[in-house]
Amino acid sequence: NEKKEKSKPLINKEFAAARTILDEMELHEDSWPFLLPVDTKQFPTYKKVIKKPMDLSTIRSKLEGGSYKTKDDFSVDVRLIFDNCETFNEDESPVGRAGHNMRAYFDSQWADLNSS
Ligand SMILES: Cn1cc(C(=O)NCCN2CCCC2)ccc1=O
Repeated sequence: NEKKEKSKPLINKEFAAARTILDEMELHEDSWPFLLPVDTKQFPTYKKVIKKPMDLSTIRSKLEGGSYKTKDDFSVDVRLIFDNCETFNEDESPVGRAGHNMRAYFDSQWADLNSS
C-alpha cells in the first residue's frame, strides 16, 4: 500500500499569524494595563474576583512555549484578558476604556486573519 502522507497541520502558519497579532497588541498605546499580570498587592481583591487571570506576557510565554495547539486556543486566552477587564473595571474608567479599545483592535485583526 502506498504510504499515506499525513499533511502537517497549518500550525506553523497559525503560529506566525498569532505571533503577529500579539506583536501588534503589545505595541498598541492602550495595551499598558494588559502587558503584565495584574498586581494583586496593588489590587488585593483581584485574585478573589477573577478566577482565571490572563495578560499579554503570559500569552507570549504560552505561544513561544508551544502551549497553543491552534490559533483559536490562542484567541480564547486573548478574549479572557478583556472579559476579566470588564468584570473588574467600570466601562468609563481608564482601564475599562483601554480594554474595550484593545478588544475592538483584536477583533479587527482576528477578522482579517480569518478572512485571508
Ligand atoms: C487589567 N487591569 C490593570 C490594572 C492596572 O492598573 N494596570 C496598570 C499597572 N501599572 C501600569 C504601569 C505600571 C503598573 C487594573 C485593573 C485591571 O483589571
